[in-house]
Amino acid sequence: MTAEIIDGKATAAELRQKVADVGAEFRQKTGRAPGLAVVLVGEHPPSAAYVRSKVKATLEAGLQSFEHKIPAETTTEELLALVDRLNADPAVDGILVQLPLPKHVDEQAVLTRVDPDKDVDGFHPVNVGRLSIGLEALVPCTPLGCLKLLQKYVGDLSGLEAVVIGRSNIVGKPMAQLLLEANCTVTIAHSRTRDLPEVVRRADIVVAAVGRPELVRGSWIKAGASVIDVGQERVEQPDGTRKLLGDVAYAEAAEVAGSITPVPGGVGPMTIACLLRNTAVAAHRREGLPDPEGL
Ligand SMILES: NC(=O)C1=CN([C@@H]2O[C@H](COP(=O)(O)OP(=O)(O)OC[C@H]3O[C@@H](n4cnc5c(N)ncnc54)[C@H](OP(=O)(O)O)[C@@H]3O)[C@@H](O)[C@H]2O)C=CC1
Ligand SMILES: Nc1nc(=O)c2c([nH]1)NC[C@@H]1CN(c3ccc(C(=O)N[C@@H](CCC(=O)O)C(=O)O)cc3)C=[N+]21
Repeated sequence: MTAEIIDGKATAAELRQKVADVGAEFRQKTGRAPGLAVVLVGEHPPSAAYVRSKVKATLEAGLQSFEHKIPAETTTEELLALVDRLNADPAVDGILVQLPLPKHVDEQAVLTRVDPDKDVDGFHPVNVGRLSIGLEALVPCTPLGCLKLLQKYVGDLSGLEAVVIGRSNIVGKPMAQLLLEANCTVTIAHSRTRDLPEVVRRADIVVAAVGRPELVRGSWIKAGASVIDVGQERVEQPDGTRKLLGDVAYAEAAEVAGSITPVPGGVGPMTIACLLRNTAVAAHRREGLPDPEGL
């Protein structure tokens, strides 16, 4: 079997267009566009690149972008004061503090300071709790993007066996919550899991969010399974160039899977589109408008 390629780039472009339409309507109703503030602390080059693509996508969708680049030496207190100002700014609907933060900064204190109604990353304990008990929440962008791809390419997920590899707060755990909410039978695997290949072999849906290039081999994949590859690692090739690799050995897995996301062009673009989606949703809720349809 040769897997169907799950086109994250095209799906993300459709979602960004919908956000642009919804944003334009919002602007007619309220006199302003939904606003997203992105905070980048220090010069970490991959983070700077992600922030550039987020700002570009925000502006292309007709949303307002507020960019705060602050020095690596910034203290936790200074960062909390910036978050307080953004919380109080009526033009800001969404706040994203780019991770990782420098080691001297208390990351949990910063994420917990963001107003949960502006928490478009879905990292605040209130949103984490709301997601876990099935209340309306702002849901982390990467797992939400993965769910949207699965719903588009697989359809109804009820009763399917899902294996999530990785248990981080930003990807693995919320992914498992969303799959459970979609009525999958969910297994969360991690670095202490015994016999990971055998666990993965029973999955109809595999979500790999590990950060170990090509850890998941083709021989682990059940025939016809859907494979979502969250991994993004730059790995030096024998010829000295650097290649972006996922957590799945793509060529092998594509021979057995029913559908699979490429890297790049799979989950990554959906993360950014869902960030814009969450900003538009947060803006509507803050203005007391009903949630926009079709997002
Ligand atoms: N496409 C996108 O939009 C995004 C991509 N990413 C990418 O996704 C990947 C994961 O990111 P993130 O969740 O932040 O990573 P973390 O490092 O926070 O978590 C990695 C998880 O993988 C588990 N793990 C590590 N090694 C193994 C192994 N050999 N077998 C099984 N499980 C293992 C760890 O287990 P344990 O808990 O036991 O240590 C941990 O739970 C990275 O490549 C990152 O760049 C991240 C965010 C967004
Ligand atoms: N507060 C916070 N929220 C995040 O959502 C967040 C974060 N911090 N820190 C870092 C991770 C990582 N992340 C990605 C976003 C887009 C791509 C993406 O667009 N990737 C492209 C490739 C990009 C390239 O070529 O380098 C693709 O897969 O096609 C990847 C990774 C969001 N993260």
